[in-house]
Amino acid sequence: MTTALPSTPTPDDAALWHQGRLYLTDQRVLPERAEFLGYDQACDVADAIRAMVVRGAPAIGVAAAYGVVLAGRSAYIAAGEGWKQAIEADLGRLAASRPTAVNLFWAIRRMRARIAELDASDPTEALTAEAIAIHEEDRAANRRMGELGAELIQGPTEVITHCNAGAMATGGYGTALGVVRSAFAAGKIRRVYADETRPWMQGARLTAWELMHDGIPVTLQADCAAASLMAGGRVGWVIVGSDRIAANGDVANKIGTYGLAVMARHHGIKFMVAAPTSTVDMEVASGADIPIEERDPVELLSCGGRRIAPAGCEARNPVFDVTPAGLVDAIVTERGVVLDPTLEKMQALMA
Ligand SMILES: CSC[C@H]1O[C@H](OP(=O)(O)O)[C@H](O)[C@@H]1O
Repeated sequence: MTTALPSTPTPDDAALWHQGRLYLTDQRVLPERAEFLGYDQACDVADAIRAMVVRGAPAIGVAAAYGVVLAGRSAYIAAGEGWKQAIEADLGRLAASRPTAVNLFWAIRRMRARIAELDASDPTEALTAEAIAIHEEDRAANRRMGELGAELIQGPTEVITHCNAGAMATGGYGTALGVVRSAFAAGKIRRVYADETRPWMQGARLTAWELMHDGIPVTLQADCAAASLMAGGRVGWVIVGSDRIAANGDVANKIGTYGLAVMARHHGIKFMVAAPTSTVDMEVASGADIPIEERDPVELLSCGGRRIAPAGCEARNPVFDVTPAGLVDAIVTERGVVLDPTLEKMQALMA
């Protein structure tokens, strides 16, 4: 919760709760414009998640948690002591907003557990406290992951990251970029190479913005430039986030992550996934069972508002892929680090 709404969002401001209203940084217009959009209705928060106003697995979970607060308040206004029935439609809208990031469902499940404890009186205050707790716990988890991930890096080295697993993708500080921030502060990272991350350009528009804001040396590169950089011998780690980690340690993340992992293994470069345990889904046995979001092909057929393919050209636009656990050297969570992840090791982590 914030005492005053900043005039301009900083990287830590993906989602802010201020005076009973949810504010989201509109990540669609960064870095040209840094501006908040305000939300009073859960259905509009669901639309904001689907439209990627807010994106990034933990940030989606935080936004959904605040969306449940708005849903509870609206349900009580509409139905009084019948609010528990009335809230269901909005909970469904939030759950249907995007399919891959398990943090969305984790957050809704945790808010539902809080709802179950409440009586028929106005739930707004209790649900607000729970959503703020989710937000603050995510920030603290990212700080802890930053420390644990930085300890794995000998340094000084250079790293590649993909998409945006930064403060803008979380409750603050970031997961992969949280490790980058902590390792840079410890003098272990000289430079970050950020994949632009076609088609939505999270790397170019968000990761570069975050790292330049923090004074961390960053070089933007085309996604297809990562391989030759790895061959050059200066990169020590690939560090990415995740949207869902299966019970066996398979990792769903932004499209292109799997290829990075294959190339990293070929070049003897370590591959680190930083993600809070709210991203681990022990109910999914392997990556084969993780739903992969396919977004509108138009996102691929245009760039910067211009069409870049012939009219009528067919396209496919899966926005996540799965990296097998065997290609992951370390999964860094706030509870601890899993090296060479296996089902047994993930079970021990989540016990
Ligand atoms: C810290 S998890 C961020 C994760 O989410 C991104 O996907 P999207 O921008 O489509 O929400 C990407 O997979 C990042 O690694």
